[in-house]
Amino acid sequence: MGSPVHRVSLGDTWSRQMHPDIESERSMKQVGEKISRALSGDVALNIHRVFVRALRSLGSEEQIAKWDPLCKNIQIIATYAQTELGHGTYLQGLETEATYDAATQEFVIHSPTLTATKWWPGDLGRSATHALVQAQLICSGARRGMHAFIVPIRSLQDHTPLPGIIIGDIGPKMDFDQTDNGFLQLNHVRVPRENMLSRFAQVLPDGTYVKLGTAQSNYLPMVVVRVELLSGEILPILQKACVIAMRYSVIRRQSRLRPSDPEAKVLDYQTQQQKLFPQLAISYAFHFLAVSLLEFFQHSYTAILNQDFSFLPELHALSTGMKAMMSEFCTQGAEMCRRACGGHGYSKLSGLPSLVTKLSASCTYEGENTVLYLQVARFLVKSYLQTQMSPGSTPQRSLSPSVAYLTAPDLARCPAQRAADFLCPELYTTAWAHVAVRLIKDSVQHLQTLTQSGADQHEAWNQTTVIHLQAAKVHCYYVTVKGFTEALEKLENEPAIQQVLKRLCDLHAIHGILTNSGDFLHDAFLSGAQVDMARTAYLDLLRLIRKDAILLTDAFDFTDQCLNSALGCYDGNVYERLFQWAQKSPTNTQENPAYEEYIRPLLQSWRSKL
Ligand SMILES: CCCCCCCCCCCCC/C=C/C(=O)SCCNC(=O)CCNC(=O)[C@H](O)C(C)(C)COP(=O)(O)OP(=O)(O)OC[C@H]1O[C@@H](n2cnc3c(N)ncnc32)[C@H](O)[C@@H]1OP(=O)(O)O
Ligand SMILES: Cc1cc2nc3c(=O)[nH]c(=O)nc-3n(C[C@H](O)[C@H](O)[C@H](O)COP(=O)(O)OP(=O)(O)OC[C@H]3O[C@@H](n4cnc5c(N)ncnc54)[C@H](O)[C@@H]3O)c2cc1C
Repeated sequence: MGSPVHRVSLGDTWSRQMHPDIESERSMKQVGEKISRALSGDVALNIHRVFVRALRSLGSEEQIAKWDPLCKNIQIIATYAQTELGHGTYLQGLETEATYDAATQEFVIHSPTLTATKWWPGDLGRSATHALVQAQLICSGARRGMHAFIVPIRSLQDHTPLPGIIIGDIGPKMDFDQTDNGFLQLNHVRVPRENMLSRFAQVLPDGTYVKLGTAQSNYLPMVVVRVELLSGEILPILQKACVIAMRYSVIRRQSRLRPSDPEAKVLDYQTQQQKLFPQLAISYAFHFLAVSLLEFFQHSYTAILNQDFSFLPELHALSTGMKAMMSEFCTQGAEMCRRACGGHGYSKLSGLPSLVTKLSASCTYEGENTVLYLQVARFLVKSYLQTQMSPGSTPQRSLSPSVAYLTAPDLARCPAQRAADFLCPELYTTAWAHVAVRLIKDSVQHLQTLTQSGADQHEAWNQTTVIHLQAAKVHCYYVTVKGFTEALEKLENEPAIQQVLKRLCDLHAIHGILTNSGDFLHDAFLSGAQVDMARTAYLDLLRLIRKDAILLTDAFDFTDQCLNSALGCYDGNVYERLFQWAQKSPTNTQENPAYEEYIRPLLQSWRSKL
């Protein structure tokens, strides 16, 4: 952890005294430093742009050797152009065509319709010189599905659009103002045969198509980017929001707990704890999950690149589920942190509004969340049906570890007798598994009832997707709870940290139970009395976590510059910063243009009437 003096934002002119209200929260600072080290797993990868990840996933070794250094040395600026004006989710509906011309051994890349216009790719609007264009391959008279082609789009001499290229920016967005998301139309643009990324498919000089992978091999870049977005981009934003809101909440004093007391730190109110501590808990849950998913990903990815696709279904299910859940919960959590800071949380000087709007995009990019949750649901249905196969029949593949609970012993009733029983990881993990099994089974039964009554499978699927979505979300929550408990088991040599983090794990699991208590009460797995016990345990956890709240957020180890927040600075001098930073607002540093043109004439006209 850097020393406080290096943390104060540049240009602050007052004394660098630590605010006493936040200094008093750091008496056990060494615990925070130990937790920070426990968090320093190799999680945040050095995020390469989406293009480079796609190149490394889909390119042959020769193609990687050619294009990767050009990107690394910024000799080209490349974008990933998959989404079109008319399609982003439905990849089979992408209209851009890449037709092979054997006479010249080139692909002719073309946008046949307006809706085929590539729309959204980052850096496309003004910056990129090359695009990885995902297009429907047409060769030997057949359509072969989505394949990736590297297409030069701007001149490396003067950056003007190349022949056949119509290009520009898509206009203002909710956020990401710093990114020039753009559009691209291609008018019969020719690229050499060597520009089709060919790890999983090749077109020979005579136009013969050679498939080397599976039908979904060319979807691999989305798996890669989803996994890396989790820890590299999405989670840190919620962690920052937690740091800002928690630090502000021990500085902000408002109202009195007792008439005779001084004004209370707002973090001492139970409702403020209820707002912030579940966000902190899920930040840790997602951190440990991202670490374990990354380990699984690295193992699977190596196998996939070597044409072993056995891990791909589970990797796809985990990456889509975790991307959907993390982006959804992080967006909700950052908004909760913003609201917990009252009026100052609505100021851009807090740094919180931009965190919320940036996270909001993550619910859409790299796969719209509902679509991704339904991919998980598809995986769960297939896994459940696998467990129902007759004992004699041979399953196509063994049950994936992430759904092993489908065949684990299940309890009909929760054994909890008192509140403390809900602090048992085995008890709450089993509770989550129980609800997940019940919802998956229910979703399959609804699907089968419809197909058996004559509905075709696609209509039956659509008519049960709300139920499937619920099952997928519960499965994902179970995965986060299980991942957190497994991470805690590895901390047995650090009992002090293990105890602090276990409280967050307990809180995460119980918060979900209380938020979704209907799912646990539905089949009487939990009784009403047991839900009350869970709430008692939950409220006691809030009290216990309160004393570690600042240490647990300091542990994320963000500098003041990184937080960019007048509310979240390490030294807690919130009001001085708000006032000083406001002075720098352009409205305060320029002449008031409205006075001469509007205010003065208005005042004069009123004065003339008096
Ligand atoms: C303060 C700090 C701020 C920080 C700021 C952060 C900045 C961060 C940078 C942001 C960068 C953003 C960049 C964004 C890039 C993009 O968005 S790129 C475009 C992404 N687009 C998508 O993800 C598209 C989503 N849609 C889909 O993926 C498709 O709908 C689908 C899921 C692939 C469906 O495919 P489809 O074939 O139409 O249908 P199905 O029948 O459902 O699937 C067929 C089978 O394929 C399997 N499958 C699907 N996807 C994959 C996959 N990715 N990998 C492997 N397998 C896949 C699926 O399971 C089916 O298999 P079976 O069940 O065996 O049939
Ligand atoms: C900030 C940002 C950056 C981006 N960067 C890039 C980039 O660099 N490169 C790139 O190629 N793309 C990029 N995109 C595009 C992004 O990948 C797509 O917007 C995303 O995949 C969603 O697709 P869509 O826009 O077609 O949404 P749609 O699929 O049209 O979603 C609209 C609604 O339809 C629903 N829906 C769609 N299909 C189904 C279904 N089968 N079942 C149930 N409901 C369904 C969705 O749930 C959603 O509610 C970016 C987008 C954003 C916001």
